[in-house]
Amino acid sequence: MPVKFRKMFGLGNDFIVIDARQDSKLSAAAEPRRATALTDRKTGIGCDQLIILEACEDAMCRMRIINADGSEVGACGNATRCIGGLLFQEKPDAPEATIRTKAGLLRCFKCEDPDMITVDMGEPGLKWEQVPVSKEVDTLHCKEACEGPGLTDCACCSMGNPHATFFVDDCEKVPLQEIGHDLEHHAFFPERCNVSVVTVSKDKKSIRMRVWERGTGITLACGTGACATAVNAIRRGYVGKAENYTTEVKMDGGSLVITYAPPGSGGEKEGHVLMTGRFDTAFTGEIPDSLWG
Ligand SMILES: N[C@@H](CCC[C@H](N)C(=O)O)C(=O)O
Repeated sequence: MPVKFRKMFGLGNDFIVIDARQDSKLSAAAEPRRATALTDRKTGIGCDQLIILEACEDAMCRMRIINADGSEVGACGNATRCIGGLLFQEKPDAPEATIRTKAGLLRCFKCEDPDMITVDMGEPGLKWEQVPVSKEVDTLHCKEACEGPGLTDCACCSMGNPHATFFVDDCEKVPLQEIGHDLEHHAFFPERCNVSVVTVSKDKKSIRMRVWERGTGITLACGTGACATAVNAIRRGYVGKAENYTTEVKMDGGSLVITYAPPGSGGEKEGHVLMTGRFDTAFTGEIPDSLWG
């Protein structure tokens, strides 16, 4: 029987989704050689991340996330909205859709617009060992720890995966394609890192972000990257109470609205990161035998 897949998109960040909930043999898609054959845009089907859904006892499904280079990781914000949308299609009356990832249990909620989902992404990891970075630092100002041309003083946090955010005057001018690989593999990040270059708008209502994803490279959008960017902007006071601790993160593939009411701020869902945005299913298909192997 040919293996079926879905192609899904979260703001242009694209995923091959394989549903192994009824047939655990399909989890074999995660084997690095098979995963990279599938993700390869020249010789395979092509995607930023391969997503495998598995049966799970304490959530509606388990979601495994595999980068284009075959590395399995803990979190993917854009795929979480896609899978949340899929679970609501299956159970339209469910009050929430729950997804277990390596990083924890995520809760998804419907929005008025049926193409949008809000995800409670949980609490960010702000301690240096949670990111992780290789030395004991204040993750809000990692001065001199990791630098690139015109880039210094990144802020780091974990959204279930490691992120570094560089605040710059004009992120369009950063040669991300040339420097992304070296920043991802910098010795400061023992588990490598997702790297965003960002510019906060003058009215503080939005942030322009470009991203280099660990294990994939430049993508059109990164959900956890947008969350990390908002968290770091709010921690630095670039966005605050006057903005309801909410900002629109504008990426090449579209925008996400992120809210992070920091602990002690008294906001609803204090300490949690809420991400709201679109998801899309593009098409379904069958994996050719040559790629399954
Ligand atoms: N596209 C994602 C993040 C996918 C994982 C990331 N590349 C990593 O290695 O941590 C998102 O939308 O969050």
